Amino acid sequence: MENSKKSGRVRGLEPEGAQPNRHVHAVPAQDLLLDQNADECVYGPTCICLDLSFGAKHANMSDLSRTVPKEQLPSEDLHPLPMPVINLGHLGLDSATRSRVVDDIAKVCRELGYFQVINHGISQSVMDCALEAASEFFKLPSETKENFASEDLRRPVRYDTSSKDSISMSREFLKHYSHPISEWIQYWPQEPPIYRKYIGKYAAEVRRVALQLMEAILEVLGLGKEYMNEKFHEGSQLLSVNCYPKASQSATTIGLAPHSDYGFLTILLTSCRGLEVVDPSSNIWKRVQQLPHALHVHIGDHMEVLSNGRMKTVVHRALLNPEEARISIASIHGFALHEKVTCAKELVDEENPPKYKESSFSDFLDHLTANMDNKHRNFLESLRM
Ligand SMILES: O=C(O)CCC(=O)C(=O)O
Ligand SMILES: [Fe+2]
Repeated sequence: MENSKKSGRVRGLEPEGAQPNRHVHAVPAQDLLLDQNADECVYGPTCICLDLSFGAKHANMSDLSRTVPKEQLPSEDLHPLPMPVINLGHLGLDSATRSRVVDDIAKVCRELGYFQVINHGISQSVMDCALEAASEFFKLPSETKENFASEDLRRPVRYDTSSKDSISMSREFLKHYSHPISEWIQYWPQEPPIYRKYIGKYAAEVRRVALQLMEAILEVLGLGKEYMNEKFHEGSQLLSVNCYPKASQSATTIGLAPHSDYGFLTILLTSCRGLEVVDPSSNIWKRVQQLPHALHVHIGDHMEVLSNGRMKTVVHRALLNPEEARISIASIHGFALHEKVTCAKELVDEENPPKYKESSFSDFLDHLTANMDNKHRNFLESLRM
């Protein structure tokens, strides 16, 4: 990452092909399996870190966060991304257990910025129903969907395609505010009839998970409860509901161009594979594979700001899936629209001067509006001091 900054390149924004997935399947799958025991990743046997050149780089996690049964790991494909798994159910146990899990969350947030959570308390049927409602929405006739189209990024619900960035031409999306739900749900699509019920249920549940994670992260950053009570409980939730067609031979494989999310945390639910993240230790794209019933979490720009650079935003993109059309629902959590995010005063001193200017979600929307045509200008870069 540092190297890319020095060379003046913006992380993750190189044109397609500039950061080849050179580690994906670089070693035949069987060889990796045979070698696995020789140098097991410190994340333990449940880590799907099968590219050994990356596995050894990560700090140790407690056993509590390695509890996905081996037989549940995806078997048909191997992927090289070390993917830590946090068992959220353990946060509610005794204080010693809780503090070990909190330590695990601290490590992954500082070192990688992404992880997956299991035992999060959202049932498979709630997740499946949300994906189904989203999928049904995108099957509606274009005229119906375009009723939600708008150039105004502040509209409570907005339908569009990503074609303006001229990279991700084939993605359709619906974005809407989701918290407080009683305020926003009236603007959500009424068709398909299941949309409000199923997406509403998922939105409320995923917000609970985000608050749980946020509480743990504030604890590790040594930040007081007032952040939680005053800023996050009153905070915003934006759902970005995406639909990508199946990859075709002729078109680009990029479904969504590289970017980082503006908020503190993003929790992502997807119907199938397609997400890639830039691995901070190697600065190359890594394919993310979803564990059964897990949700993918990553750190956003405002977390990097609040933590004064201790935690880094994650650059990610979506590729089209060659086998099927894909739905993803990104739930992005932040402060309220006009609430400014600053580097926490507790994390600023003579040795660590503030690295970023203050900004709000509203400032982010202004930034996007002002840079509609400039796809290389990223929000976090604009905040750097
Ligand atoms: O579709 C995905 O996997 C990623 C979606 C995403 O990054 C977003 O909506 O911000
Ligand atoms: Fe994103």
